[in-house]
Amino acid sequence: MTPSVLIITGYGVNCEAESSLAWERAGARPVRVHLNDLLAAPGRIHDFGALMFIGGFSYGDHMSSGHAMAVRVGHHLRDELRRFVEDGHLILGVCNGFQVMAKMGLVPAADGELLNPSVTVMRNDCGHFQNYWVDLRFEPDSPCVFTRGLERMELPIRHGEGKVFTPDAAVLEGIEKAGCVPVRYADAEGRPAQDYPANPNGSLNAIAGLCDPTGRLFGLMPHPEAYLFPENHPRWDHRKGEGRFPEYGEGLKLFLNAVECMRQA
Ligand SMILES: NC(=O)CC[C@H](N)C(=O)O
Repeated sequence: MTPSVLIITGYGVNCEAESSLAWERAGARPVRVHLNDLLAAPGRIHDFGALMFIGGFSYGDHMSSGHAMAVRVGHHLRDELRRFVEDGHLILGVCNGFQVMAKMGLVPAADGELLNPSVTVMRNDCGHFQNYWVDLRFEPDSPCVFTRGLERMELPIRHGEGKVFTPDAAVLEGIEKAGCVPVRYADAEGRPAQDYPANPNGSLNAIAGLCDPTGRLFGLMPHPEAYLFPENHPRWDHRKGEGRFPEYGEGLKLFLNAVECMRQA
């Protein structure tokens, strides 16, 4: 059966078209549902194998990006979300979606406690919006199902508040120990990058995304749904000349991994 994916829309998020296309190209059936319609019938969430919080500017980034949506979803969908997670389903958050997930405490949830945020995503160190492609490295030991088998990738970032932060060194250590950091900003040699511009926001430990310890809940700042076709890459023509023209945009790999995991469930 074709796995189905719930994509929450409305209130200023804006990546529903490319996010739907990503799931479709990976073999899933995406269904877009406005947040109001979902909150009117929260049980609908259980019709799906995965849920995605997409990128954009929910509630105009009021009181910090993702905060208002996290409060609204966390308040109204708390029990349904917990059941959805306990049933072993997948949740993906991209950019604003990652901010929502982190502020709800869905990731990293390394203490096993959902909806109790241990880290936040805050304003870029440079103080303003950034929009360019970054190098990423993936951690092979992370349980993240979305990043299985991945090593390096370039993806675009476009955000003003992407710095993953906690004031508590022990929390950061716990997150690392639990394998909740599947992806980091990297320098040209593939080493974790702490400095701008390789690290666009000053994120601690070069964290570009976080998962929970099961690996089924995952959020990241870069946009895999914006690299579905080779021509999305800013130097695609150059790469073609070098014989490095991929069959499809590399961001699709994260969605393919997720669909494979849903098929096996
Ligand atoms: N592209 C996005 O999802 C942006 C997220 C958020 N509005 C920010 O600027 O940080």
